[in-house]
Amino acid sequence: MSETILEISGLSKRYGRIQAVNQLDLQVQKGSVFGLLGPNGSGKSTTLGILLGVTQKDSGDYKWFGQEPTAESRKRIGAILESPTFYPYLSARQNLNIVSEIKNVERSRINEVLTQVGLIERADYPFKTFSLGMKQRLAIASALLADPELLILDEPTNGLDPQGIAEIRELIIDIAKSGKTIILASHLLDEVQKVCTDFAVLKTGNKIFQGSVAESLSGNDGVELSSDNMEQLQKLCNNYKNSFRISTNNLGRIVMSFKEEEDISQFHKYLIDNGVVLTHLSYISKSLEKQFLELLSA
Ligand SMILES: Nc1ncnc2c1ncn2[C@@H]1O[C@H](COP(=O)(O)OP(=O)(O)OP(=O)(O)O)[C@@H](O)[C@H]1O
Repeated sequence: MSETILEISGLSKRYGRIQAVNQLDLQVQKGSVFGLLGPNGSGKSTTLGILLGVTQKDSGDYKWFGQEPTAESRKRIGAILESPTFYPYLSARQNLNIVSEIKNVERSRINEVLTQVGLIERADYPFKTFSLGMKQRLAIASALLADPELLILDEPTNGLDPQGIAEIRELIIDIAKSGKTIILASHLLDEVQKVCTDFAVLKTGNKIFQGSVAESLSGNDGVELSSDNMEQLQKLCNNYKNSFRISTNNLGRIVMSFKEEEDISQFHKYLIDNGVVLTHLSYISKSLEKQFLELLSA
């Protein structure tokens, strides 16, 4: 059974005339990579600030690990809300030494986290010589020092170049695989799609959607097919009455969409009746982007 690690109910925050967060309900399950997705100003940072006790809520409640938030429960959370400040002339290791003292963490963790974020080779270089991506990885290393159960990241790839973005996303996936829950705020749909298992969409402080990335992607726009007899499969696809667009992808598989909603079992039966057995069938889903845009314009 999944365990709820964060439960938010009716959380609200107003700044003067701006309702930054409005009656927010949200649940995050242990082991998920949860994306808080929304355009600028939708209330993501305010929500995270409240959850970490740095911003005062107006009303509503939230529970970490099934309990009212306490200093103890916050120790189980590692977070990067803004670009953290490190000493520019000190090395990565020296900077983490300082953090480990503040957090009362064994020094032996420093090598572990530097290895985990791929900075062990650069451990003794001054922070100021690091690229933005490396600085962000060091920030993540610092958040991981106390071995938290949960990691909170606000726009972790902001300002990075494509390679830096890819590295951080890989690192996030890696950290999730090691068993940690991750909550990630992002305005990038692509990021949520690539990294997250679950997500919620915020719009002007309101939650307008919450669901699993996989399920939200199963819009069934078409199919990807292969068979031991690709020539015959191609022919059958061309002749199928409901076929719309047919192409071959870079894996050599046939990608086909339908004119009208298709009962896949009927299509499958048609192939078998005509002597073609599929070795691969997968659905190509309606992109999350389309759904996200639909949700935002609703
Ligand atoms: N300290 C503050 N004082 C006044 N208004 C604020 C303050 N912090 C946030 N706001 C407003 O609250 C709303 C939500 O802001 P928030 O930063 O939470 O959104 P966001 O989704 O994180 O956006 P971004 O990605 O741009 O930070 C915005 O309209 C913002 O201008």
